Amino acid sequence: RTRQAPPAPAAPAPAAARTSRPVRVADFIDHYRLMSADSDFRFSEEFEELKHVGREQPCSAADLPVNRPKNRFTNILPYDHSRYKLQPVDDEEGSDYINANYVPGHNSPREFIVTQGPLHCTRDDFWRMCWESGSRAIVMLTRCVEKGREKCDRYWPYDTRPVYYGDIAVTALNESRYPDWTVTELMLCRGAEQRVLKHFHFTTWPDFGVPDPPTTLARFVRAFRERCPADARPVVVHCSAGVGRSGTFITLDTALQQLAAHADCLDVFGMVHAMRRERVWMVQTEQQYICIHQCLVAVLEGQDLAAPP
Ligand SMILES: CCc1ccc(NS(=O)(=O)O)cc1
Repeated sequence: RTRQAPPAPAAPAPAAARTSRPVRVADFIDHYRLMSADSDFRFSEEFEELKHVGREQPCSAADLPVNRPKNRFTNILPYDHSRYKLQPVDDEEGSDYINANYVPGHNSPREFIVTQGPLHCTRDDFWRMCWESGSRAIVMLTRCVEKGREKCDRYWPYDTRPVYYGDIAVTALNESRYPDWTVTELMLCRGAEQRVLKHFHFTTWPDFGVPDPPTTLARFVRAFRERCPADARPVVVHCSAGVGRSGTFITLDTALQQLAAHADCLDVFGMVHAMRRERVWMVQTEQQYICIHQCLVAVLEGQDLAAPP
């Protein structure tokens, strides 16, 4: 019988865009050195691959005329499929809308609700979101005013007198100030129900930039997790637009929990890719992307990153 020639190898599939780039923990420090060589050349290439992720998805609710004034930035809009929906008020059009999306973390696909810095006209909606979601923590990563520009409304009380935001009374119970952040315990009251919610405010992170030194972010994440262990309730995270600094914080929080769980690999690219499917521009700048890696290298090198007492 004549032998048949082996089948020709299948043509290689077109290079589908990658969704993950895992790195072995044992190789991570060397990986960082390679990526940062030649003025971060490989970091630039990798970060560029994330540019269009998620951008084809609709934002129709955000575009409704009734909702447009609720957006701090016209180009930072929540995707419909992952947006947080407030409980609608009667037949009021747009009453379920807030510029916020569910974003995955280490512990669940909806671990975080990421939102813009509240506007004066949306701060009552912000508190309604915190209440209705059952959140027990807010992470704020911007100052209210930076370089003379408003980045976020002052949406919580200045002192211990209760302030009403819609039908929710917010009272500051106590405050702990540190060089780079402030932690405030807030009491929320709605009708006969009371809840305590912790407010973690990082106060030294410049917009579009990174903390100085970058490892300050790892200390903050550690301090946050010491006082807010993961549970089933979502954490509200915001900065000014709710994309750059918020995405950077969540990525590092997720990666540090993976390290603590003795993961063999870290996939920073895959984490940012997954987040950008849920909310636009999560981790906005290349320096923020590199900052995440720098914090992970510092942890792997065993640097003392203990949070202040
Ligand atoms: C152009 C809109 C915009 C403003 C600010 C930011 N930075 S932030 O998401 O870290 O607050 C990101 C985007």
